[in-house]
Amino acid sequence: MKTFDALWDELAEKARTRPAGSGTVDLLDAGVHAIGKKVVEEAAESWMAAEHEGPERTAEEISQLLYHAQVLMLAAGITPDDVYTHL
Ligand SMILES: N=c1c2ncn([C@@H]3O[C@H](COP(=O)(O)OP(=O)(O)OP(=O)(O)O)[C@@H](O)[C@H]3O)c2ncn1[C@@H]1O[C@H](COP(=O)(O)O)[C@@H](O)[C@H]1O
Repeated sequence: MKTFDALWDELAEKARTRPAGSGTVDLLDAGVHAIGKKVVEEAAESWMAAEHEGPERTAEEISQLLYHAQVLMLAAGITPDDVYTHL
């Protein structure tokens, strides 16, 4: 099972090495504005799933929200430690 930190390591490596076929690389190339829109979209889908679709769909949507939040962190040049400082 993948954790938040393991996903972060994987995405940071993708950003560094830019392998062909990576959706993360494509999203980073699309820029902060496009990534931000995906964060908002996944947040809304998480809300709708929690309200109407049950725990399994909610977990799936929240996983997509966390993924896009991490891509936004990479695009913004911040690390998990920068975020943890504020928790
Ligand atoms: N965890 C994720 C992940 N969660 C969500 N997504 C992306 O977010 C999309 C979900 O968006 P939507 O709900 O809008 O569904 P969709 O309609 O299929 O997507 P769009 O039409 O909006 O593009 C998925 O299709 C993926 O493109 C993810 N893409 C990648 N990962 C993981 O990130 C890692 C690196 O992936 P690559 O960079 O693609 O190699 C791998 O471990 C992947 O499993």
